Amino acid sequence: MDTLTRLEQTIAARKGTDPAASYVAQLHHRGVPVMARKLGEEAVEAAVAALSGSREELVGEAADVLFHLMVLLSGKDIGLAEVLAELDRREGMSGLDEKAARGAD
Ligand SMILES: N=c1c2ncn([C@@H]3O[C@H](COP(=O)(O)OP(=O)(O)OP(=O)(O)O)[C@@H](O)[C@H]3O)c2ncn1[C@@H]1O[C@H](COP(=O)(O)O)[C@@H](O)[C@H]1O
Repeated sequence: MDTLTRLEQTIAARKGTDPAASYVAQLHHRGVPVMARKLGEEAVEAAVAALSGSREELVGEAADVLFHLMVLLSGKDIGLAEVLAELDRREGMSGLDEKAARGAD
């Protein structure tokens, strides 16, 4: 089993468990708004690390982003498989075509 799938299972198993005993349980308890804020904060920290931090700092921040994204997906009852299926759907598509299909700038 790969790392993200194991993490997904751990995060799901923390739902409804004691927030005093687990950081993930705390996040489930605090809810989606806190999960979303944490992901936003970690994304900004990763961007700052990319611009002015060390390689090691960026690796750490990138791990935080993936962790908090996985928590938020769990909070919204979206499985990793659904996100991977979306990436699979885009495979072989030009990034520019995908952008045009979304009507993005
Ligand atoms: N990968 C992680 C992971 N990455 C980061 N973090 C925690 O995320 C927090 C982020 O740090 P911050 O300074 O932003 O958070 P904070 O300011 O302390 O807290 P808040 O802002 O959320 O109040 C830290 O407490 C880190 O320990 C993680 N906590 C848990 N995991 C995984 O989740 C599993 C379950 O963890 P528990 O639920 O704690 O057992 C662990 O075994 C790991 O595999």
